[in-house]
Amino acid sequence: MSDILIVDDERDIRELIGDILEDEGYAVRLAGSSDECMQQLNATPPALMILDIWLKDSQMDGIDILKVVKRDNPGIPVVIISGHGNIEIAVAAIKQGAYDFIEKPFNIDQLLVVIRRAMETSLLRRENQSLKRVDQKPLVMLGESAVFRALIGQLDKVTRSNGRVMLTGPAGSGKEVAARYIHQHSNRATAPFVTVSCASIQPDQMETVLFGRENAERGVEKGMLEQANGGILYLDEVADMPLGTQSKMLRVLVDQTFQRVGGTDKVRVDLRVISSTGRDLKDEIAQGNFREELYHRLNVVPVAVPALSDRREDLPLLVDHFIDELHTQQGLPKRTLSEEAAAVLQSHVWPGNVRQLRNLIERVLILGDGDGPITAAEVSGTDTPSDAGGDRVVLSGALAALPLREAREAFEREYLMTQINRFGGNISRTAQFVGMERSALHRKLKSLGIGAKTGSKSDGSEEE
Ligand SMILES: Nc1ncnc2c1ncn2[C@@H]1O[C@H](COP(=O)(O)OP(=O)(O)OP(=O)(O)O)[C@@H](O)[C@H]1O
Repeated sequence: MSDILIVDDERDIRELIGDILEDEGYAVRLAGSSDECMQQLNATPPALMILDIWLKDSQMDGIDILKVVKRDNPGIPVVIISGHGNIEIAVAAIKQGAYDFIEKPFNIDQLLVVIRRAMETSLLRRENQSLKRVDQKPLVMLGESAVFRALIGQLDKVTRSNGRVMLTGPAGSGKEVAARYIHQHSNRATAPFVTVSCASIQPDQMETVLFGRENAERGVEKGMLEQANGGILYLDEVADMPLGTQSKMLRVLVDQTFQRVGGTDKVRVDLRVISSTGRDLKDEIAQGNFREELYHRLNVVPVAVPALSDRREDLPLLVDHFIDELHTQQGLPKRTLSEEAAAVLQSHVWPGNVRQLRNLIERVLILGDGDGPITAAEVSGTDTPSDAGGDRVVLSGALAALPLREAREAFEREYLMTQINRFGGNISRTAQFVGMERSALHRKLKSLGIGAKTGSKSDGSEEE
């Protein structure tokens, strides 16, 4: 949607305007009647329309077309061409929402000025629309586990400051959700939140995307920094930013100014920057892939977002939320999660974290039959649950290489750590589930060197 549709029944005129605009670097399409115009509009809406008021041998005149455009595509600026002396009609067109009008015979410079302004307006509207889309995404950040509450506590502390936050954590763990939480609770909540996915932007496009560009033909195109002005710029996977762009970003952080690509003027912005990484940036610095000074500027307040396997307790809550969301968004069945299925999910490894969990629930709801509770077999980590072989345990290479006694200890340690984690460190509930007396479980944990409160490995000396 970046071209101009020229609608005029006089072939000479539409071709003349088309040639002038093409020489100026615009892409154009031509229509000689209202039918042709409507076809073009339905195929792809243009960025701008130049529309003659009188269309001979057409079903609709310019004003009729204008009304349709304003109803269906209100963001497209329409410049009206009117015959000399038709000033009242031109004014009527402006009242119907036309952007501006030019009189025939027109002056080329005047035409170009109007087009340039209208194109800028169109670009601005589209940017605002895309920002609104981003901002309208409702924020849901769920969790009740101790590690999750600790995360919220940390986020609450940083929301009110203007400090730069670096979110670390594995893919899909909720780093962007955490960044949005900061935005929503900060004094910038009504200003934009703009995400730059550094990993998905072509390296040679990165500077244009961030800083925008300007040239004589197209005028100014604002980049993401300007779109985020007054609000928050979220640099997702910042380690993927090319080294050259890193130097320029560093300058932005130092004095909040930059130049658009092709521009000479300094543009000033007021931004709070939040960045995220799933990689170890110290390693990236050691390998020469990341600028140390930029790291220190971005990493003023480091916040670690925990992996899903570190907050297994939150799993049923997250599953309920995803079922509700998928029911509302896609009409998928509103099922519940059986206790057995919850236990299976809580013992999974989850390398893809919360995102992987959501995908799995979506798949189960699509493929499953019936509206009953989700069963353990449906979430057992295989696409063909009936082939799972019942209770067969798959032996990992590491376990298979150990003598029985050590393998049993390694299994017991892993099993009990997972269960303690599932029950949020609650020993009574863990003991009940695993079928042991509370005191026996304590002795077992001690002998295996597991810290009872956290379910973490210890040197065996820790007492509850
Ligand atoms: N605490 C949470 N409550 C509800 N949904 C969550 C939570 N954390 C993550 N999600 C959901 O999980 C998915 C992944 O989250 P998000 O994009 O924030 O992860 P990320 O760490 O930024 O991932 P990546 O590093 O791959 O960009 C999203 O659908 C998000 O809504």
